Amino acid sequence: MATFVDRVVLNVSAGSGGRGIASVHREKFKPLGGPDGGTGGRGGSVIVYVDAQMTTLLDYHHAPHRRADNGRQGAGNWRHGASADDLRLAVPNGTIVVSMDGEVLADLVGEGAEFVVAAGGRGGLGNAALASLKRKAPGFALLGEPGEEASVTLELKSIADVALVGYPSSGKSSIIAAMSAVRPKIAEYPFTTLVPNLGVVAAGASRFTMADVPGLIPGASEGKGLGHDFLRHIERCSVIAHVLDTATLEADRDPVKDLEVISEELRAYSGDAHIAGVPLAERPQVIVLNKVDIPDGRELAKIVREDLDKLGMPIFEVSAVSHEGLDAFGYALAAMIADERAKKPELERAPIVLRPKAVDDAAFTVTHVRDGAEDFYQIRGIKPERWVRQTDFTNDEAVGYLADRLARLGVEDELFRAGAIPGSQVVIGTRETGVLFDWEPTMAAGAELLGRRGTDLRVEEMERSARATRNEKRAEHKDRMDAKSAAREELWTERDAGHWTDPAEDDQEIAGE
Ligand SMILES: Nc1nc2c(ncn2[C@@H]2O[C@H](COP(=O)(O)OP(=O)(O)OP(=O)(O)O)[C@@H](O)[C@H]2O)c(=O)[nH]1
Ligand SMILES: [Mg+2]
Repeated sequence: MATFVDRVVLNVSAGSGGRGIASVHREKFKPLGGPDGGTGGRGGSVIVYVDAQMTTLLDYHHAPHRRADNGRQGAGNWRHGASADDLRLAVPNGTIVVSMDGEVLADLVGEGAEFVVAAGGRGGLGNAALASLKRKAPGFALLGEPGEEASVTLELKSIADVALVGYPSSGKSSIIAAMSAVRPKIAEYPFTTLVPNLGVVAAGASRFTMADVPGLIPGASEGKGLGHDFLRHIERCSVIAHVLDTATLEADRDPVKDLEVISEELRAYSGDAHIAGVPLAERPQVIVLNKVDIPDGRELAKIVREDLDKLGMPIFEVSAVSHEGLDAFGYALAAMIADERAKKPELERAPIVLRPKAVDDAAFTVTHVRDGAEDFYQIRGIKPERWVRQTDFTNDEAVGYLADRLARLGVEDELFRAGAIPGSQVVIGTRETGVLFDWEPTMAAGAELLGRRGTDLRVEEMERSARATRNEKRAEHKDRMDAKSAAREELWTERDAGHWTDPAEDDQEIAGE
């Protein structure tokens, strides 16, 4: 049996950023040019987006691993590395992106909806961008950040106005074929349809979409016969049409029983809490008695109508083969759908889904971890962890720059506050993947503060600055200016390289120094 493919696990890797370059400018008669190493390009992100032409996730079933290109490295003469193109993956309208923990990350409805599954890494700054008053000729550059990796489940919940539901072989695909331009597979064996077929039906001036859902059987709501996979497609439909087979040869079945069984499954299916809406069993429903071109079928249709009429649903006697009754069925559906659309116009608009942005990427935490023989200070935070990834640890200057950045963010202050002393073990990131090092405070003030541990450091700090001589103040001011120019430099370069996000937030970072 063919595999049902509207639920696939997709594994993606975004591209890494290109590394920055440390280079010294060379020109005739100017032996000592300044630093001119360019910044690396951004790695490509992996983005899924709605393409209305797509109807299945089959492509991703066949090739579930996708990778975006890396950014190129910078070069001398202030040349930036090229950024990689994003890898854009087309998915059908109605695709849901679910994390491996089952959290719905995005519900892609409507043309234009897209979601960044894995973000490309930023390019590393070249030494030209790292130069500042204090560091006139940096002999190092930053590494590009690795691209994100992610595994997500893509799940298709078809979006159609009408869902045709019913037992296998009741003629759902035949009806959609007779009423629209789609040509689904039709055969006399059950479970012919494995992926819903989506057709556009014209009834006079109105148009609506109809999905033929794979056949349902008793127990479908508990997952029998791939029931969950099938029921999932009905969740977004506004009208449910029960296709009943009036010519079935199975002894224990007849249209009334079939309807009871399928209705029970709809009631039992709780669906996805995310697609909140009217429970399936309470949506507008119609009954379609199919195969009345067969004399026995027409006769049975007449017999069961009496019972079915009591349910109060509109009933249509049709034949997908002779097309009898299909026009009336189409017009009635068009009218019902017009009513439904009028009730919920807001659902027609396509929301553009973007990756939720981190709340505060300058925030970090310092935790003293003591666990058996282990005793270390752990730093977690978006910025410190990113900076670590950008650092070339074989280059002392680069390591020094990292230390400066951490000090500027306030990481050192927090380490002091948490009780760290020179030589304490510090981990930035997780215990498994982070970097571990022996802490050497960069601040001269650190040693002073350290000698007085146990007293209120803020009071100490105030006293200290009151004591500071004019010279000290001047030196402090110069340091601050240096730091500002470095940060501003960084901001501009990131802007040039096209991977800055929110200027307000970056400005704050500078202002906060
Ligand atoms: N005589 C007659 N045969 C029909 C009619 N509609 C469908 N059939 C036949 O019934 C069989 C099943 O039709 P399908 O359209 O594949 O049924 P289905 O409900 O899509 O079945 P699954 O995809 O397996 O759930 C085929 O052999 C069709 O030719 C009809 O109106 N009259
Ligand atoms: Mg079918």
